[in-house]
Amino acid sequence: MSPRPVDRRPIIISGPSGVGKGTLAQKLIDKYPDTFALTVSHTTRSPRVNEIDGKSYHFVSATTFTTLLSQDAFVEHTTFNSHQYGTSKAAITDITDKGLIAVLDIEIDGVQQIRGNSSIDARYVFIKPPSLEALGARLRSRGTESEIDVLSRLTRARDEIEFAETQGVYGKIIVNDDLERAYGELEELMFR
Ligand SMILES: Nc1ncnc2c1ncn2[C@@H]1O[C@H](COP(=O)(O)OP(=O)(O)OP(=O)(O)O)[C@@H](O)[C@H]1O
Repeated sequence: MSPRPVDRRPIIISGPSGVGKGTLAQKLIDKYPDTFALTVSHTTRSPRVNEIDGKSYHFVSATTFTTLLSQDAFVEHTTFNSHQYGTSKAAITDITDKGLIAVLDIEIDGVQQIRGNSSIDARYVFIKPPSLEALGARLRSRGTESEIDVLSRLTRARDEIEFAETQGVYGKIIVNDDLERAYGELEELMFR
């Protein structure tokens, strides 16, 4: 049986694009599927190869996204590289209703929106790259972004790291240098 974390609040994992937050969150869920589950976000971007609708994301049209927004369905939403992304309230309650702990993998402006929404009490973890150079290499090796996208993500990453280190939002900052080491730090935090 999996250990049961005492702290049942949703976990918000954020950090620059390509830093490895998705990889870390997935490792936690793969190891403890009866304890944690990842919220499924909505997006207007097209699926990448191997992404499954309803599992990787809810892939929706811009019109559907706008309708959901007007219904106040999201706890956070953002536009990035011309595509919209959002986490619905239902995505969190779907998980907590099953007695699991919700894990949110989101960008920094989403974090700011959730912080402004006092109805959600969550734990905040920031995943930091060992350097911007390493982040660039990771993004390029993932092969899912154009060079222009990579450069725009790196510019944004610099601001995000500064925000994380100065605004006191995050209970924990984990440097994702070595994946296993960083994962160990995340796991220790979850079961502390
Ligand atoms: N510690 C690490 N060392 C080297 N490569 C890593 C490490 N952690 C993750 N990676 C690799 O970096 C790439 C980006 O990781 P991932 O997709 O998890 O990032 P992300 O932060 O979730 O990005 P996005 O927000 O754009 O989805 C992947 O190819 C992943 O395998």
